[in-house]
Amino acid sequence: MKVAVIGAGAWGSTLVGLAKENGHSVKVWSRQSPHSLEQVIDGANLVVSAISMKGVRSVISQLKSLSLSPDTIFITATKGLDPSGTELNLPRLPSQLWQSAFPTHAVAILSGPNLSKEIQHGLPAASVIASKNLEAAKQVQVVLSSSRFRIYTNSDPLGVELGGALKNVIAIAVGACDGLQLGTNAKAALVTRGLAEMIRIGTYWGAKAETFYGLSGLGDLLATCNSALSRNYQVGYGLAQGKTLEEVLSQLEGTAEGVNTTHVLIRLADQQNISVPISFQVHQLLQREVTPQAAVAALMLRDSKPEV
Ligand SMILES: NC(=O)C1=CN([C@@H]2O[C@H](COP(=O)(O)OP(=O)(O)OC[C@H]3O[C@@H](n4cnc5c(N)ncnc54)[C@H](O)[C@@H]3O)[C@@H](O)[C@H]2O)C=CC1
Ligand SMILES: O=C(CO)COP(=O)(O)O
Repeated sequence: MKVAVIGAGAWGSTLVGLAKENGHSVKVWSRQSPHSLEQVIDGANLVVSAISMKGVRSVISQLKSLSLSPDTIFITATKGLDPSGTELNLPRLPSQLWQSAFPTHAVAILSGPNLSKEIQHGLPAASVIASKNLEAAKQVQVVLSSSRFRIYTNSDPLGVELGGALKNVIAIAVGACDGLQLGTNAKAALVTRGLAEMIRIGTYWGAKAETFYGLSGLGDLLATCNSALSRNYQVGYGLAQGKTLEEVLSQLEGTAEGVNTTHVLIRLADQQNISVPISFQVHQLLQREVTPQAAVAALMLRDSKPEV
């Protein structure tokens, strides 16, 4: 197979390594690349996008002017939300941007508990490939699966993609919880109630609740909330230590998508009156409208309610 990887950051480079190990012919493109985008995608069976959310639109517009085989499958690995709204006032997901630019191509989403550094060190991991086109998902599963990267297919692409994007917001909250040394009980409560928020948003959007209990939901939430390797976790941790967001981001290795995702999510939750109290406190924290300690107090002192 010919695989073109767009984006040579932490995740893109890791995916290049996985595809090469499986014996595929792999070309990679980034803004610094000596090769043109046209050379890199020439003859590609799979085009894997591992760019951060802010770059997706511009890469798509560059790709649109190039010729591709009609069988080329797009795989998006970006975990973010595009702020532009759809006709239903919902933010757009990366796969929706790809699909509307390439309506006749299959688009699949790769998402799961996949901290790139661990995979680069050769540790085993599992992930999910989801698409409306199940045959395309199965093809990608075969191409990228290996003894150290186990891929499951899933037929709820919306739920899979939302899980990867929304868990980043909760990871910021959990990073702050650990930064304040609030203990294991508090962390368990945040992760569990955070998952409830992800499901509330996801089902409003039209995703299946059960998808959020899988690898791309709970699985990724656990990985991201339990690892100092997560950039989103590091953002929350740094804020709890009294650093400003600008300081934290300048010291960060790579992208923390949760910062932008929080803003997009809160706009939707406000418009549609969806209760997301943890995400709301993360938003306030990022805006410096609340201290980490006051955010904890606000969550603990909410009106009493049933769990479900
Ligand atoms: N690092 C990880 O463990 C994982 C990351 N992801 C997701 O993959 C995406 C990329 O993450 P990382 O590789 O970690 O981030 P990174 O910050 O290391 O790399 C981002 C990449 O996007 C490119 N990019 C950004 N803006 C661009 C633009 N305007 N035009 C062209 N290229 C642009 C950068 O040049 C770079 O190649 C994010 O959405 C992230 O949530 C998903 C799974 C695991
Ligand atoms: O998505 C990830 C792991 O699955 C990476 O998380 P961070 O973007 O927070 O580093």
